[in-house]
Amino acid sequence: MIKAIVTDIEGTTSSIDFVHESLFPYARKHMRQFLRDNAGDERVQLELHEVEKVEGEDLSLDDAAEVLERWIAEDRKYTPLKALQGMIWAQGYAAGELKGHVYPDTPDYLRRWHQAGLSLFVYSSGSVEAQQLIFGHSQAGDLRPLFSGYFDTRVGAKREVDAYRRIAERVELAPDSILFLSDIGAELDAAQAAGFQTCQLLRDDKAVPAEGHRQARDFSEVILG
Ligand SMILES: CSCCC(=O)C(=O)COP(=O)(O)O
Ligand SMILES: [Mg+2]
Repeated sequence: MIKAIVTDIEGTTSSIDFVHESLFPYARKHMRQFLRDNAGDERVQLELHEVEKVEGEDLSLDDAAEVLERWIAEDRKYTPLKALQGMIWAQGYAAGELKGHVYPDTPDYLRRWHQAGLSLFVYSSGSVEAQQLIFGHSQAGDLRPLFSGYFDTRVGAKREVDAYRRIAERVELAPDSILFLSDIGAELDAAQAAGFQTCQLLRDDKAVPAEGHRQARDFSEVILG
């Protein structure tokens, strides 16, 4: 019996276009100035140190901005990039320049599943801060009360089986009582190898169908159990 749902964001609750055509360009546009304005901030300094570790060398602020801009263009899922993007998006949401996209069925089904007693969790490459922002400032209002917790790449990369084992431990549920929703076959394969139930979201014709997983065109087609 399914007791919890863990959902991906991009391509699952929210559109890939919103992430790639609004969020990423916003972070890219503001990265350099954000680093200059916040160079004294401890959280920013910690993440810049992590950027240096990935690059294997000391970086000036402008060099770091260049690296981060390149990582955004390459859609890297590095944890320090994701943390800094979250901080930049926080400013965009607060200024009303960003509004979190969710598919029309997303709020309705999140509410139904929540009311049915399921615990809902998010697992995205976007930082926990970024996840709370997209759902806190969604086009359908503040959806955060529906979620019991959030996981990002600090728990592991989304294509690693161990990440799902850790999530199951953290939520204190048997893996086979958790349903993972994602659009990406490799993420679903990893979750399934950890014992999760899985369902692939095929939101549009750009989605690549994966074998060995249930499939749904939107949340109304997701089968629980
Ligand atoms: C939290 S919204 C931004 C998502 C993001 O930064 C990203 O890279 C997409 O990751 P996902 O794991 O949701 O596909
Ligand atoms: Mg996705």
